[in-house]
Amino acid sequence: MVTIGIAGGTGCGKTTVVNQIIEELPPDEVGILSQDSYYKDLSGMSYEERCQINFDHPSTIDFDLLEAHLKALKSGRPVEQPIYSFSEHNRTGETILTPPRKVMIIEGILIMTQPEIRDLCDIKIFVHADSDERLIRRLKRDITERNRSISEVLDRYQHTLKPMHEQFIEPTKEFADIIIPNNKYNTVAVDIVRTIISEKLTQ
Ligand SMILES: Nc1ncnc2c1ncn2[C@@H]1O[C@H](COP(=O)(O)OP(=O)(O)O)[C@@H](O)[C@H]1O
Ligand SMILES: O=c1ccn([C@@H]2O[C@H](COP(=O)(O)O)[C@@H](O)[C@H]2O)c(=O)[nH]1
Repeated sequence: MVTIGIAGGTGCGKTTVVNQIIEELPPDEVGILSQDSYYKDLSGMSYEERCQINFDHPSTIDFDLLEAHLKALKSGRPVEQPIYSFSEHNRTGETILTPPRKVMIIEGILIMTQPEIRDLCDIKIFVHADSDERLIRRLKRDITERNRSISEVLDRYQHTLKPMHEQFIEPTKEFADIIIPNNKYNTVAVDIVRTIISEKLTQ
């Protein structure tokens, strides 16, 4: 199994890059663990209380479960990956069966902050896009796909997202083997990553 960690700030294009990487791989050879699936269960709180949570702080993620799942997959065992609802700011209570695959991708804003997760990744990638570009993308996406208002997104950006990005996410660039510049679609970088994966699979 080849494990690939993909980090980078919100809206940098992680999900897009993941989709581009897996496009040409046979579906039964690739699996994805999304950090978002591992936000802690907040069922004990009201929706209003959940809205106040700083979701860009590492303490909101159940990294122990993510690590356990990654280790299980590496040793050939399937896992039940939780399903998360961004609209509800909570786990849905449902899971998706995630079997081990030749290529496992772990993606999320904060995954490289954890030495245990970094150590489990064979290739570490950081996707970079400038903060203004990320904010524009985040605004568009959260309004159309995540049921947010403009003021909600801007408020979160100013008060938690930007400071957390600077404190926790940006510094993890130094752990990356590859940094993909993604202000524009970067097909060359994606092709290089695909080549590296193919080489690793034949080793
Ligand atoms: N290189 C790019 N240029 C323009 N828009 C992009 C680019 N990469 C991603 N996007 C768009 O930006 C938004 C956020 O991208 P996404 O891949 O979801 O980011 P992330 O997973 O890092 O939060 C999506 O609407 C996506 O289509
Ligand atoms: O309930 C939640 C949980 C997280 N968020 C925001 O999501 C992003 C991370 O997802 P990306 O796909 O990488 O953008 C993070 O910045 C959180 O602020 C949320 O809005 N609600």
